[in-house]
Amino acid sequence: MRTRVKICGITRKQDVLDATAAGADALGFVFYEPSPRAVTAEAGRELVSVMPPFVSATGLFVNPEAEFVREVLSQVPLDLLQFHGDEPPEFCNSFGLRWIKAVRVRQAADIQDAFRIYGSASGLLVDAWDPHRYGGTGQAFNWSLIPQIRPMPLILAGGLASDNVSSAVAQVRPWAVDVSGGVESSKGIKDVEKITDFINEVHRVDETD
Ligand SMILES: O=C(O)c1ccccc1NCC(=O)[C@H](O)[C@H](O)COP(=O)(O)O
Repeated sequence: MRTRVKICGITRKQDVLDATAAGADALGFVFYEPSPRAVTAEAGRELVSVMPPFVSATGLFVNPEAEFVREVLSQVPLDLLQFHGDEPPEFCNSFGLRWIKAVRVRQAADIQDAFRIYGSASGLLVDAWDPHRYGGTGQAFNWSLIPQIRPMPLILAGGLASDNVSSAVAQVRPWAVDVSGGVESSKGIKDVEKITDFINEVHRVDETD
């Protein structure tokens, strides 16, 4: 199976073009003001407007007001929502779009609980736990906490980069990997070489199957 790649925290049109040319399957746009990678709805619309077809535009939110999500959706043609906070499943379901839930992992039970609670999600994104940040930490977690049996597609995130993504894919066999800091030169500024190396590494492991 081919492992999908999502490049997250895109803030520049050039990075949209570079990431999609390198083979990214999805791009993530952070609609969360405190993030150093935050974009406004206006900027998000501009960025999505240069995306080619068949690449998924994903909008990230952290404990948003429903009105804020609706406002973003009225301006930005997103394909998928990604919730990083404590949003209940009813809230995530209320926008008429497919969505994935991010969970910050401290112990195996965090993942099992999320599978149970968020059964209507299209996928579960597992990320590193950090007491102060909801995502984009650049930290990896203990991948052996991830169960082999999964009731929905699992997306692996947290501290991935071209030098560890092949071991991550070989060990975890996720549906997709998600990266932000590992393909940047500074926060919110992606590096085309790092993106290309990252995606090539993922495909290299896929081909050794
Ligand atoms: O990127 C952020 O600043 C961010 C802030 C708040 C919630 C989520 C955020 N990013 C989410 C992502 O999907 C990241 O790609 C994921 O957490 C992995 O980040 P990294 O460890 O830097 O690869």
